[in-house]
Amino acid sequence: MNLLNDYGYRETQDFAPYTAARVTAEHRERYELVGEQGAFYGRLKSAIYFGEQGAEPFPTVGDFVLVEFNPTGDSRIVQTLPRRSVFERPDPSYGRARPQAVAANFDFVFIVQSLNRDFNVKKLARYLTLTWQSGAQPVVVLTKLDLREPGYADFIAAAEREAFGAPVRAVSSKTGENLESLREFLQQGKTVALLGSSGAGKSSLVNALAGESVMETGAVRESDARGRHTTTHRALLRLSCGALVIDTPGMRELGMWDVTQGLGSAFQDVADLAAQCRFSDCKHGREPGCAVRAAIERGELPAERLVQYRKLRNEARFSDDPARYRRERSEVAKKRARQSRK
Ligand SMILES: Nc1nc2c(ncn2[C@@H]2O[C@H](COP(=O)(O)OP(=O)(O)OP(=O)(O)O)[C@@H](O)[C@H]2O)c(=O)[nH]1
Ligand SMILES: [Zn+2]
Repeated sequence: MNLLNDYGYRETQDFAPYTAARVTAEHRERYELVGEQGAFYGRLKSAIYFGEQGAEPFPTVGDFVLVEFNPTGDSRIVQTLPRRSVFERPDPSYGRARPQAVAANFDFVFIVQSLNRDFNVKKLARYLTLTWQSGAQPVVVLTKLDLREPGYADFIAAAEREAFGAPVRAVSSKTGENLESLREFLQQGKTVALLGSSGAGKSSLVNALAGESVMETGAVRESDARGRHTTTHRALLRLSCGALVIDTPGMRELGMWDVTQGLGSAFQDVADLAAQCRFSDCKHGREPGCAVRAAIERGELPAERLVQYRKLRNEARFSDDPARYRRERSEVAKKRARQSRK
């Protein structure tokens, strides 16, 4: 096992003459990388990343890349290896028209929310959808358990309903209470990405999980444009237990963009059935020939699945076109009002 395997690398292919490495942090034009040689810096090879084809996705934190290794200066990144999971957001520098990856190759996503007034079940549903869409497995981590704020038990129950079978863990980073319940996800060479609003307790959680022994691979210093040295926050950390943690500012800005896609994979069972409904725009209500309702009646699909599917689909519709969503909602409300008057 070399250092790169410790950093979650699982490929067995020989990429010689190139060297494989993992991106641990991203700066303006430079990437911090870890390979079997240790920690080093890399820059994109322009001919490949900015050339005519321009198809190579820009690396992000967590990516495995191939480099032309340079022992005396910055190495050249020549390829972004295929990702097993990814979080993307609209790229601000391309008029939001194309996606920009903000984290890649994580196995679990800790969806972090605090057990106080900031707890928000809608946001949780959003993060769950994003995670299902990313290709990784969600774990809901409810922080600040030690505060025992009014309603905290209801928040836990609500999270469990929303999580739909995904693990839910209530913990305290302050007292360490129940932190051991997260150990099953913190495995050697497995990567955990943190998702959650500001103040939810992500940094505190990482510090509590890391204890004193966050593993460093080298000094993290960078010269900025004015030649100043700034100590940068490494976005991919290795804990003493051997697990890797991704915590980046980009993850904090993840919105609801392109959330629709996630529905297919998380609700493949419902989607497959819906494809067999007589009407392509079947709402799975009282329409004749509805395959979804039929499956529920036969006991082959839990009715809860349909409820959850609808909920997420509504969320997704909202993100696609908030104005249309509100128009439709008000149409529904008007119709209901007319009916109840009758
Ligand atoms: N009592 C208590 N306070 C906590 C716990 N976890 C975090 N906090 C506090 O909550 C505040 C926010 O925690 P952070 O870890 O900075 O939250 P964050 O999600 O990293 O926030 P950003 O860095 O803004 O994204 C801090 O004042 C922490 O001390 C906890 O388990 N119990
Ligand atoms: Zn139907």
